[in-house]
Amino acid sequence: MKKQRIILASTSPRRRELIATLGLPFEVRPSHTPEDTPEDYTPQQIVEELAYRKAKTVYDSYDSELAGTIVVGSDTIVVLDGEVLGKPKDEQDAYRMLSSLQGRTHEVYTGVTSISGEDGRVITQHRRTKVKMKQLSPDAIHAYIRTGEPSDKAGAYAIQGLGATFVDSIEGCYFNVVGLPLSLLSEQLSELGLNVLSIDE
Ligand SMILES: Cc1cn([C@H]2C[C@H](O)[C@@H](COP(=O)(O)OP(=O)(O)OP(=O)(O)O)O2)c(=O)[nH]c1=O
Repeated sequence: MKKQRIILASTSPRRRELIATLGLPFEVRPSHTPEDTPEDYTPQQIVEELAYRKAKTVYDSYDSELAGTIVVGSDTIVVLDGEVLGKPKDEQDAYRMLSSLQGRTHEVYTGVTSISGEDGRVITQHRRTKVKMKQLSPDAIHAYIRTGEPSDKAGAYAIQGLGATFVDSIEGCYFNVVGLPLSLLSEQLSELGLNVLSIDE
């Protein structure tokens, strides 16, 4: 069987760590794409469109042979009462996001696109995870922002970091919250001919 590998179209260190856990050969190519979408897009349309855009940009610009590779892109947003929360613009924005999320349940959407280098076949899907956050005092929110953790995270928190202490419970895939739902990704890879548990060395 032909050797297969993944090209992860991402600048995110979390996604790199997560994909590494699959134990497959992979390389990372940053995908710098515009993240604007039409006003009337639903959360699932947003994350699916952006995941596709990231993967397609890297796929189109790849300068070597793509046969035997699968290009993967993904995008994560937090949604509270229909409002989409991306990454905070600054500390004030992070404070606004965290004070609206505390004591409530929100949804995290991640879109994932896999493109086969073999035949250009594209699979785009998303997962949704519900996250219930504890009540937080303004002091706790300020202290958390001072750690710097919120700055590059959708919704201004990281469930895999200190933000874990704010999370009461989740319903759905944990890895979806961190930015790459591994079970969904493994299904896509398998659909495109790359079986995570039976890779040829
Ligand atoms: C809610 C949450 C988000 N995040 C992160 C995952 C994503 O990296 C980030 C959302 O931004 P994205 O735009 O999805 O990704 P990115 O810009 O970091 O990386 P890429 O190059 O792949 O586009 O928020 C966490 O790390 N932990 C969390 O608990």
